[in-house]
Amino acid sequence: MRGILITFEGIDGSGKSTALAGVARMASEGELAVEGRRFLFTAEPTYGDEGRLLRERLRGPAAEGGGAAAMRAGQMEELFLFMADHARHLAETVIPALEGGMVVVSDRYSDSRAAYQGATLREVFSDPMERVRELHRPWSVVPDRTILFSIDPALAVERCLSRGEADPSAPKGPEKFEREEFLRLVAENFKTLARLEPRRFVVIDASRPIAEVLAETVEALAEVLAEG
Ligand SMILES: Nc1ncnc2c1ncn2[C@@H]1O[C@H](COP(=O)(O)OP(=O)(O)O)[C@@H](O)[C@H]1O
Ligand SMILES: Cc1cn([C@H]2C[C@H](O)[C@@H](COP(=O)(O)OP(=O)(O)O)O2)c(=O)[nH]c1=O
Repeated sequence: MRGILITFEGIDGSGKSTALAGVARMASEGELAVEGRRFLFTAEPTYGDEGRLLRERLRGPAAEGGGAAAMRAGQMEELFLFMADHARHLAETVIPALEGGMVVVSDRYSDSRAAYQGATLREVFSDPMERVRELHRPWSVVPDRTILFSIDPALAVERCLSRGEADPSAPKGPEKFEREEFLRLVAENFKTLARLEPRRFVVIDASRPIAEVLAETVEALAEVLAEG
């Protein structure tokens, strides 16, 4: 039995992690049972070496200052760190699970690279999203379905800022990419990706209440599981 790969994508604060936690809870309670299938919930950046390095780097706002050339070099470094994290994620986690017939659900995956680094590298390449997609093509595993949590960036940033209030142990202040004008570029990139592959993407209106977003997520999952 071949495995099934489902990815959750969207800008920071769109509610992906909340929906994934809801789905994981339902799966653990047997409410998402599919004949003979086990679930694996995972995420990028991972909690491996590269992922930890990335999380450290992304904590806090974008650094100001430095010349344009140094900034471009830093953005390329970030792209390759995310790529390395993805390669390890595939080799150590995603591919073995798929080979074992599991349903793998990942909170972010290759489309995050296309959308985010497609935005950070807009002054390095003429078609940065395509360059990033091209880098994945020969070796990465394409998801069976990608659920895109679509939301207005202003509301997403508001949610990011209120995260800390709900969880006192959460880091204070916005992370590097949690700025409305940057997230607008990323949201546009996600929209373009969904338009390019309409059969792979399911777009969910993530501005609605958590229960509604979760119900629609489960519906999209049930559909792909029934096909698989
Ligand atoms: N549908 C929703 N309505 C209102 N608040 C939400 C919703 N989904 C998530 N949140 C809240 O918004 C914040 C960001 O959600 P999170 O799931 O961490 O987003 P992401 O993983 O996409 O960055 C959290 O504090 C979460 O509780
Ligand atoms: C996986 C990935 C994440 N990112 C960014 C998106 C987030 O701003 C940040 C950390 O991801 P994540 O921890 O998923 O953030 P959030 O829960 O707020 O959505 O890394 C990239 O820029 N490129 C990538 O390839």
